[in-house]
Amino acid sequence: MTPAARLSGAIDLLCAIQNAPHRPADAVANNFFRERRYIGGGDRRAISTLAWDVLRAWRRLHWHLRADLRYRDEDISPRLLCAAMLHFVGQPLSSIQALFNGERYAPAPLSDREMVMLEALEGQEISSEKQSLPVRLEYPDWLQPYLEEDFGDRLEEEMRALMGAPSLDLRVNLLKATREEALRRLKREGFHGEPTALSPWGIRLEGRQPVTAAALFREGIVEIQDEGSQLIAAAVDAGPGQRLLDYCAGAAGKTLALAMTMENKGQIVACDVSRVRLDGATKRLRRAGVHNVTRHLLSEGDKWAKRREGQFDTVLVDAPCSGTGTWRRNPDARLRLTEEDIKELCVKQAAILDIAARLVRPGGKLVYATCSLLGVENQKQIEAFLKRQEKYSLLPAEKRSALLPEALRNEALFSLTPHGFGTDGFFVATMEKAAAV
Ligand SMILES: C[S@@+](CC[C@H](N)C(=O)[O-])C[C@H]1O[C@@H](n2cnc3c(N)ncnc32)[C@H](O)[C@@H]1O
Repeated sequence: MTPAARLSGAIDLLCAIQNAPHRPADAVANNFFRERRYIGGGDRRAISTLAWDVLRAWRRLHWHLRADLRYRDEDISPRLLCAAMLHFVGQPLSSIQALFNGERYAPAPLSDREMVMLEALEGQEISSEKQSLPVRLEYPDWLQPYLEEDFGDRLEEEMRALMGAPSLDLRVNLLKATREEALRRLKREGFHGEPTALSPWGIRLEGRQPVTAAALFREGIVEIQDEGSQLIAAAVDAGPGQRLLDYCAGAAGKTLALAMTMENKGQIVACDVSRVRLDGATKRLRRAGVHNVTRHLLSEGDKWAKRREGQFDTVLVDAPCSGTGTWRRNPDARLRLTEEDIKELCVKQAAILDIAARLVRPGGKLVYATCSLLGVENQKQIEAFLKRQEKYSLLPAEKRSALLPEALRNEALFSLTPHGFGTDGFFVATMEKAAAV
């Protein structure tokens, strides 16, 4: 594809994202490329990169383009956003104009009005001291008091780290190979990666390499999983022969890692309320050679949980949450999240925790995890849980997982952030239920 055709692709993709305001952008993008199979891997990456750069800079781009108050939000089209983004990454206006040339597969020429808006950006940087903090750091205004309370002086550095591009991490499936073997295979297949600093099974790839096309991915030797997510499985510390419940299993990201630490021995039940997500697990489990997992679709009025009270050695609640910790990956989620969502999620998380608490056997373990940065979904949720559920307490130091690095073993609760650990943002709390007397 020519550079102009790639630009046209990015504009079309952003239009598709804008036309589906309630769908995650990555789901829209998957669909977009599935319908355009003629777009090759390199072109796909170039198109996504520009579209994601725009999503990551959404508030700042709008701030600049709205500076002239004659223009309304409706005037700020994906075309204009892409042109402005190209300007801010250093392309001169003349070469941007040359891309909008109206030829076959290229975007239509920039209108006079669009040119006026772009000319107004000359000499400006994308971030400006004149922007409010939420605009400059790309988060919704209403989130300010939550972030101030959670981060205090660290707010700016934490939120700035959340604006960057995420790393691409792999988890080696020890059921099939050691990390050293996987690293050697990766190298042979032309990929470059290094062992992760915190996860004992992780490999961090350099840049964005098309790893799903690699033979060792198709053979189930590696799985794409952020290092932070791997550390949740490390905190669960499930051993062979256990009876484990992954209560919000989704498409089995954590389940796969748990089956690995259990060496495929014992039993894992993977539950979720979403049939689509649970169905998505089937292929991944097969590819990874995991055969100790049964799945259960939870439904309204289901007696399943009632019948299994006190039966599991360990229950993991990887709770539905705001996903604020994954905003590097899903920058569009910043635009959709509302304060109402947070309140509803907190109620849901507490209800799920109370159900899960009954499923743990006396003396067993309950692990609560989110990919949220917000205290109300994390520490505060656990404080309230421990007040409601007297049989539960935080896991004492001597019982904490040896799979975790020293730095994360000091507390029964820990938070990971892109700024602090170079991972996505996660929270984990490990608790135990009092043994029966
Ligand atoms: C953070 S995601 C889980 C991700 C998954 N564990 C993984 O590692 O790939 C949260 C999951 O909770 C599920 N969920 C939402 N409400 C639930 C409920 N009431 N009970 C159980 N699962 C629920 C969602 O469908 C979603 O798959």
